[in-house]
Amino acid sequence: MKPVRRIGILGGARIPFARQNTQYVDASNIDMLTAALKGVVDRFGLNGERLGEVAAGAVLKHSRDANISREAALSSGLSPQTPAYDVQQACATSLQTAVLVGSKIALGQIEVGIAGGVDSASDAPIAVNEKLRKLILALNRGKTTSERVRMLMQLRPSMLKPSIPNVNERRTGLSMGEHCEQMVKQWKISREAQDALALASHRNGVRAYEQGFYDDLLVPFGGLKRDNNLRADTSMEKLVKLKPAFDLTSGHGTLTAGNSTPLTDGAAAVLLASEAWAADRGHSPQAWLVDAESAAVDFFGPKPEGLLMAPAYAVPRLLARNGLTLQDFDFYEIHEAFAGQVLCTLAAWESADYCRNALGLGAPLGTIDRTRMNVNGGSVGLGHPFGATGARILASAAKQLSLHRAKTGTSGRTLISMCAAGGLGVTAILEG
Ligand SMILES: CC(=O)CC(=O)SCCNC(=O)CCNC(=O)[C@H](O)C(C)(C)COP(=O)(O)OP(=O)(O)OC[C@H]1O[C@@H](n2cnc3c(N)ncnc32)[C@H](O)[C@@H]1OP(=O)(O)O
Repeated sequence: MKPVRRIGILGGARIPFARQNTQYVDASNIDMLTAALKGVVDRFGLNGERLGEVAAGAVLKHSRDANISREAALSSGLSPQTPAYDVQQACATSLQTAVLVGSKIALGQIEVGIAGGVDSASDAPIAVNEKLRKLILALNRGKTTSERVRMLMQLRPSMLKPSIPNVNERRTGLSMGEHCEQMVKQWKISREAQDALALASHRNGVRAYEQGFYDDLLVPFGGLKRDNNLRADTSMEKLVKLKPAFDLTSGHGTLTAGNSTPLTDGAAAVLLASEAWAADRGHSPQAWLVDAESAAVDFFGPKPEGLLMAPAYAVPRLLARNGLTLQDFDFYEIHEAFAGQVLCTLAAWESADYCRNALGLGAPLGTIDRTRMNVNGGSVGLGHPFGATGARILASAAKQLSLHRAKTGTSGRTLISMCAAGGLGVTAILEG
């Protein structure tokens, strides 16, 4: 057996994130992913290089886009001999691609690779409806003109209605927001607490920009130099005035456009490498990807768990394996699908009953220092192009650890937690 090797995160690049139907309305997933990959290639001088692999993915993909990672890699300046493949695990996609690339590095199968992700809510794939699809396929098989004409006579105006994609869960028919409304009601999370978390998401993002944190992480694209969802002028006064976005009828809806992620376009990528490869090229890893854990919950059975609660299950397993407590972290990167979902997860870790009965723990995991959470902004403020958010978080977390080390002279540790559609969650620990 070869020894397991450390996985270095050398750094990342992303394009600024843009709200749906704004600056990137004409950009495809491949265009945006190419820009993010090129950002990494330029920053680390990888032009013409053959890497071990590129793994990326998108949640919303056109059927013509079979392998967007390969197409983007071919246009990125990397050697055409670099293998590339797509992965899709909803919002956790590009954290999972980093775990996959990192695992191959740890096992000695590759020395270096890029993990990334992308999504376009503006260029969402629209398909023809099922009846028309079947008719077109039958037409293609028709042998004679008269046979095809006979088939065409079956065409009805109703068959022209397109099939528009949404982020609804297949098994429940509910949207992510509707599921999260159920969760915040179960956990009694107040509207005020959600708005306060949303405000912190914007404020932390704005401060990070002011301090130049994003200067070397962003590659301008489509005329944009910073995330266009970030609001310096938002406030509790403005947030409390917004109307419920998902529970429109009960009078108790608390999720709004202000405390939910906006539909977003964007792409992000990170470079991962073995210690030896990094040293050979004169790069010092900003952080190490120490471990990762996935979980899934049953959100539709007789006793359904909250759709976005899987990270609550993954984190205690990750902590136990690494001999850590929830408090042993300098920073927490908790993906904000909705402010309310972050607060449900934190409440779950604080609850003795839940930790005992649902997570099978002897004691609650306890509280975290909220001032260490999403210190450079979260998904509510920066935006959330589904497939790209994991790589956005990884690149920011690794850079934050390198700044922490430079400032304090000691290494630090970050917990990453991402919920995903389908009742999934992926979590990871970085050190550096
Ligand atoms: C998918 C996975 O695997 C896991 C996950 O991450 S789950 C999460 C997936 N993401 C989602 O489901 C996306 C959820 N978001 C949405 O569907 C939509 O953004 C939404 C329905 C919540 C809102 O859509 P919308 O109404 O079109 O938003 P938008 O028009 O931008 O905003 C509404 C108003 O709020 C205002 N607003 C928004 N944020 C604000 C803020 N922070 N401060 C002040 N005002 C704000 C806007 O200015 C706008 O005001 P006007 O009407 O006066 O122009």
